[in-house]
Amino acid sequence: MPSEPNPGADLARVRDTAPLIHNITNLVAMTPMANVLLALGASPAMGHAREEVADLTALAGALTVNIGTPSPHWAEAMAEAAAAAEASGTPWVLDPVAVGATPYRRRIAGELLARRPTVIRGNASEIRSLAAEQGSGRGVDSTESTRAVAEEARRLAEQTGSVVAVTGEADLVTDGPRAFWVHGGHPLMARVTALGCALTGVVAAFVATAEDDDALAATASALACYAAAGERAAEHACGPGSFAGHFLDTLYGLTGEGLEARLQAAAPR
Ligand SMILES: Nc1ncnc2c1ncn2[C@@H]1O[C@H](COP(=O)(O)OP(=O)(O)O)[C@@H](O)[C@H]1O
Ligand SMILES: Cc1ncsc1CCOP(=O)(O)O
Ligand SMILES: [Mg+2]
Repeated sequence: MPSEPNPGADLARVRDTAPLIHNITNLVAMTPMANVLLALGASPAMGHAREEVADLTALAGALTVNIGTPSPHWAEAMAEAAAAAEASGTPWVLDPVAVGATPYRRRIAGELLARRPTVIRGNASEIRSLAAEQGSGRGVDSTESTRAVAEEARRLAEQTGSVVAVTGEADLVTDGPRAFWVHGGHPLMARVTALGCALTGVVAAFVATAEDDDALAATASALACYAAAGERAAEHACGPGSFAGHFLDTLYGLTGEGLEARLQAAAPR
């Protein structure tokens, strides 16, 4: 059932519930992502053995699948976990890292899309690649702006039935008909590796505890909290190294005050 995002209340619910988030993530993101989820108040569990992923997903409030450092065994585990999430109705979030870079990543992402992710969270180049089914971007970083791919994001959401979150200098979250812009953040967020991957975990924590199962509103709230934390952390940082520490501290101490001002509804279509 649709509702308006209420980031303060949604953040409080994440902290009260401390949802277990099962992450099949890349080798770079393991520790930063777990640290961000702990600072937020959620409970991360990383696990990618095919033999146990369905069991871990069954324990979790939500699953994340990130294709950042793929290999055949991990791809099998990702497919297995996504199938388990789809079968049980557990929300799951796809992070299509560098999907435009290689045919291998495109194939893995295509198979995962068939398992109907609840949310797809990526940068503008990744969302363009998924929407166009062809390469865009350079490695894991975006070469596009969120505004440039806004229509493609809405189309991808309509095609897949997933909520699509595009991040960058501005963030957009859409289910096709509805969309919200999210303002804030800081360029230093793109100078620390895996903060996008970690955001995917934060989105999963909000979706796991969403009011009325509204994944669009929950994702918008997650992005608003992240943007606020990034912007405030940058006020105390003198570069990427100190920013990373301040970001965790700011997320940990974040209050709900004023977060809704970061959200702006886009015209419906
Ligand atoms: N130039 C920027 N200004 C403000 N926020 C940014 C900027 N670049 C990235 N962010 C923020 O950093 C987080 C990660 O986004 P992004 O860098 O797009 O992901 P990825 O690391 O997957 O490419 C998001 O919260 C996004 O809003
Ligand atoms: C550098 C790198 N290489 C493969 S995955 C990865 C981390 C990407 O993290 P993010 O998408 O959050 O920038
Ligand atoms: Mg990324």
